[in-house]
Amino acid sequence: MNDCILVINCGSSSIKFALVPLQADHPRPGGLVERLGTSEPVLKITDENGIRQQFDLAGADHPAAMKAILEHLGERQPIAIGHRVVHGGERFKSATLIDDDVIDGIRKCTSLAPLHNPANLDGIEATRRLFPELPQVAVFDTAFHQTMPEHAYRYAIPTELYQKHGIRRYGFHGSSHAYITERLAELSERGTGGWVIAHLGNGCSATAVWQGRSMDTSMGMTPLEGLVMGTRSGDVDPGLHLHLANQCGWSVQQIDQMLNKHSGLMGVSGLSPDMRDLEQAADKGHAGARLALDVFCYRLARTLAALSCALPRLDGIAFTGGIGENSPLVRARALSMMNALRPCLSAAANENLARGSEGRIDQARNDDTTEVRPEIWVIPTDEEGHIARETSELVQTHANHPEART
Ligand SMILES: Nc1ncnc2c1ncn2[C@@H]1O[C@H](COP(=O)(O)OP(=O)(O)O)[C@@H](O)[C@H]1O
Ligand SMILES: CC(=O)OP(=O)(O)O
Ligand SMILES: [Mg+2]
Repeated sequence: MNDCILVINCGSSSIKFALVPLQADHPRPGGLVERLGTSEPVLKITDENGIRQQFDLAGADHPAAMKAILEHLGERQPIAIGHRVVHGGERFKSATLIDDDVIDGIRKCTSLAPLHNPANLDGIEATRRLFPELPQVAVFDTAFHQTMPEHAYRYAIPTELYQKHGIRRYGFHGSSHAYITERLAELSERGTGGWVIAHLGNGCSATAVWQGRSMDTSMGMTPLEGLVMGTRSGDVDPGLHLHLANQCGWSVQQIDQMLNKHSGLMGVSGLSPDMRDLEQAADKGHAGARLALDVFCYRLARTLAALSCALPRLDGIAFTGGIGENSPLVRARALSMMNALRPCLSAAANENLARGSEGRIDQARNDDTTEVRPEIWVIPTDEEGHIARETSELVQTHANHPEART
């Protein structure tokens, strides 16, 4: 039997999971539980032979769902569990072996990520109860961005707020940005140079990476800052909050719900948070869908160009996440607005790249000029693989040096 790591990405209403083998060429069973918290959660699973199945988990809570996941994974038992934890605040700068004190630390970061950290903790508590004997590791979304210089992570607000309350920019999607950075170093002759990476999923963020280190990123203290997302607004004028509260009588909760749940692609289109729906509707002339696409692509282009300021040299741009990997339209529209950086997209390579596959989509040679243009890559992300590797390395280090916990 091959050793594997169980990777858990526990959200408030879903649990994504994968049983990642330590040998890269072995199959990776996994799946998700959806609609947790309703009366009809379902478990969707792909086993190691690629066979898909679906199970009703009527009435299941997080622990019951975790138990069902493991029962359906078959014979292979994990040697350790790696958890995605969204916010590690200033305390957690790298993957950390979980104990009571670490759980307490993650709980203290809840005020900085009220939507994400409590769900991550539910997942940790459930697997600790079910597998008290297995080592468990927290892999933080924020860890990769701990290398940002202070001028990038500080807000221009009174210093006291940073010192007393930890109010600063942290950045997220670290496992994805770290994986893409490693992959670019393997794929491109330009190596670890200067890259801007766009992770475009339901949550969207872009990061500037220099020699393998995050130099700046579009998300901030919470995963609400920056790009337009499925249901999140991204950047708005901070004065908006005051206006809604004072002039329109909105409560803090209403403002929070509006910015996190009813904005972004959903809010502008009035139709859907899902890019596939919007592309189809825009094609048929739906005005809201067209505008949502315009706003999304323009803000993406503006952010990618701005992030290049964090780099001594721009070697290239990489797209990942469900939208970045699968939407030639979004890639082409955003790149067409970035004239100052002179990206040179190959329309054919962009259109013809098979959905979900890895490839370079710029015109590799620019015959008319000696100018070096940025490379453009599409790379499917592998957050689970990254979390499994971090988990396995830490567990190994801890076995050899029991005092090592990070
Ligand atoms: N073929 C496609 N064309 C355009 N958008 C797509 C396509 N496939 C998936 N997407 C979009 O990817 C987004 C989901 O990204 P994903 O990375 O799976 O999300 P999550 O952040 O939940 O992991 C959705 O907006 C979805 O519409
Ligand atoms: C941090 C974040 O936005 O995560 P997700 O994309 O999973 O919502
Ligand atoms: Mg995803």
